[in-house]
Amino acid sequence: MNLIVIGAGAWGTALAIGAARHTAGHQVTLWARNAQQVQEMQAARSNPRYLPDMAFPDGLQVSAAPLAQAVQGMDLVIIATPMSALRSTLQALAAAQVRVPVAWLCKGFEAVAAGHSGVGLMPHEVCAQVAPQLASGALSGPSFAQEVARGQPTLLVAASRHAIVRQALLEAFHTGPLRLYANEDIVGVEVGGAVKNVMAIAAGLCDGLHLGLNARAALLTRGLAEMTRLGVALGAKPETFMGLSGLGDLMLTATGDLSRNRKVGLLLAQGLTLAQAVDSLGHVAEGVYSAHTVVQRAQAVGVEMPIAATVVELLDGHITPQAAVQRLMARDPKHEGL
Ligand SMILES: NC(=O)c1ccc[n+]([C@@H]2O[C@H](COP(=O)([O-])OP(=O)(O)OC[C@H]3O[C@@H](n4cnc5c(N)ncnc54)[C@H](O)[C@@H]3O)[C@@H](O)[C@H]2O)c1
Ligand SMILES: O=P(O)(O)OC[C@H](O)CO
Repeated sequence: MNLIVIGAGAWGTALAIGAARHTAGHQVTLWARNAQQVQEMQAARSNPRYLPDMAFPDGLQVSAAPLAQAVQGMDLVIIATPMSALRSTLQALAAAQVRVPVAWLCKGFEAVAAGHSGVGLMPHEVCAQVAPQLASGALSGPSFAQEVARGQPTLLVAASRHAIVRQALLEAFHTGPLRLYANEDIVGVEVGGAVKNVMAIAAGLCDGLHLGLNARAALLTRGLAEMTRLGVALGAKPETFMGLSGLGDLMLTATGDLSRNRKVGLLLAQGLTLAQAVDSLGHVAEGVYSAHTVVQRAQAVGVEMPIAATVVELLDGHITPQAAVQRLMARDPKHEGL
C-alpha cells in the first residue's frame, strides 16, 4: 500500500513512523507544507521540531512536493493537520481529483470565524460541504503521539460510513503495537474526540487547583454525560461514548500529563493567561478552539453542557479558575443520569 500523511506535526509523524515501521511493503510518505522542515527531517531522519528523538524507519519518506503531485499514486490519504486546516486541505484534495480513501486525525469542531453567524461543523460535515465525492472517515481514539512513535500498545477506532475507508485504515495501521476497531458511527466518534479535549482543559484546571481525586472523578463522570447528551442529540449512538473515542480518550487526555489540553488547564490554574498557556505548548490544543463551537452546537440542539460552558467562560477570561469551580458546585441538585 502507498499512503501519504499530510501534516508533519507530532501526530502525523508518529502515525507515519508506526505504519512504516511495522508493515513490510508499505510505502509511507510524510508530507509537510514547509520545505525547510522537510530538509531538516531528511537530514536528521527524524522530526526535530514536532517529535524529537524518534528515528524514522527506512520505509518512511518525506516530501514537500506540491500537494496535487504528492498524492498521485497513493492508495490512502491521511490528513494530520489541526482542525483549522481541514477545510483547505480537503479543498486541495478535491481539486487534485483524489479518488482514494481519505481519513482525518483532527479532533475538534470547526471554529466559527469572528463576525460570522452559524454553527461550527464536525469534520465529516466540513467534508460533506467541500468534498462530498470523497470516501472519507476519521481515525481517532486514545493515542499520545510519543507513545505510538515509541511502539507502545495503542488502540484506535476507524470511523466511517464507507466500508472501503474502514478497510483501508485497518490495512494501513492494524499492525504490531497498533490495534484498530471499526465503527460506522462517525458522529459519535467525532463528538467524543472534540468534547474530550474541552473536558481535559477542565480536568487540568481541577488538578492544578488541587481539588482532589474525588473532584476529578466527578468531573469526568459528568463530562462523559455531557459528551453523550450532545452526541445523541446530533445523531450518535450512545454506546459509542463507552468506546475508545469516548470514555477511552476522555480518560487518557484528562489524566495523562502528555496531553496539551490538560496542560492548558494546569497552566490557567497557575495564573497564566490563555495566550501564555497556548504559546508555551508549541503544539495545537484543539479544545481551546473547539470549546465555543461545542457549546454553540449544544445550545442549537437544546442540550445543557455546564462544564463545557464554564470552560468557555474561563477561556474568554470572563471568570477566574476559582469562580469556575464555585459556579459548577453551586448548581441546583438534579437527578443522576443523562
Ligand atoms: N499529538 C497527539 O498525540 C494527537 C493524537 C491524536 C490526535 N491528535 C490530533 O491531530 C491533530 C494534529 O495534532 P498534532 O499533535 O500533530 O499537532 P502539532 O501542533 O504537533 O502539529 C500540527 C502540524 O500541522 C501542520 N499544519 C498546519 N496547517 C497545515 C496545513 N494547512 N497544511 C499542512 N500542514 C499544516 C503544522 O505545520 C504542524 O506541523 C489535532 O487535531 C490533534 O487534536 C493529536
Ligand atoms: O495532547 P492532546 O490533549 O491534544 O491529546 C492528544 C490525543 O488526542 C490523545 O488521544
